[in-house]
Amino acid sequence: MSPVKTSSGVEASLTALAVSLRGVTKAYDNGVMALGPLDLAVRKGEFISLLGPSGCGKSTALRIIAELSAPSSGIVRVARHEGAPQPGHGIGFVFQEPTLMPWTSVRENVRLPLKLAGVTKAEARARADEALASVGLADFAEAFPRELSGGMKMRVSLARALVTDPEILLMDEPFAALDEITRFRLNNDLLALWRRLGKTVIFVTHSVFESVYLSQRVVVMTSRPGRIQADIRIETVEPRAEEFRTSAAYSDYCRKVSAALAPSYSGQSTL
Ligand SMILES: Nc1ncnc2c1ncn2[C@@H]1O[C@H](COP(=O)(O)OP(=O)(O)OP(=O)(O)O)[C@@H](O)[C@H]1O
Repeated sequence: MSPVKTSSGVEASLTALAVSLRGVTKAYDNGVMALGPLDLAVRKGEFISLLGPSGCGKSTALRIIAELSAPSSGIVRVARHEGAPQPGHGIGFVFQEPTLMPWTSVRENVRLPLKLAGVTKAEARARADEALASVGLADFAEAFPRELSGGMKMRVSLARALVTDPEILLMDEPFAALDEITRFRLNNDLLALWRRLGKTVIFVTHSVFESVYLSQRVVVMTSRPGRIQADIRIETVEPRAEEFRTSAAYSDYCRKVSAALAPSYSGQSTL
């Protein structure tokens, strides 16, 4: 296949890419120019964070990748399972709110995407339990959402996104509402899951610290309409663990990302 120029200038074969956006823009019906032109290439299995000021179009970009919203112009390519029949198939989405059905059990919440896809009850139940085990909630399948802490609800939401075995996981500020200790724990568990499952993750956050801790690349966006301000590769010893948070390399990367973000906040974007 023909090579694609990634935002960092590296030539990559299309077969190695999970997501490719080229010249993507989005103008909403009310005239708001939310995005772009945005060029972004994400390799299969990569973990990237999108970071940028409020309203710069991060959620819009995720929604376009998930085919929940159409771009106004540009080319969007998303690698999916072979023969994937429906839009959205092959993509798991985790939102800031866990959005669980309060009237039914954790297992039924996680089973929902499989139920909608017509998977038999027995198979769906087994897969829901497997997804719950992968996020450390094997013992809570029968519980109701009201019985869970905020962090546990987010784990259920993550299990529900993983239960269809998507190739790509889109996460829109999933841990923003959680306390710091819970957030750190979920960061570590998410990294462990990513290493084990090999998914492509695109993670939206407002936190410089979180983006550097989690990602292989931090993509900093300009203020609206969002374009790429900087694309910073985070290189460290893998697998990362808590020690990384207190290392000099971590502080250096956080400084670098903060500096890239500064023009967007002061309205002096250079793009
Ligand atoms: N459905 C919509 N109709 C009109 N305008 C919209 C719609 N959705 C988003 N916008 C506007 O588009 C811009 C980008 O919104 P978006 O939610 O993508 O930004 P964001 O970077 O994710 O913001 P935040 O960090 O605050 O969540 C904002 O100005 C927002 O008000």
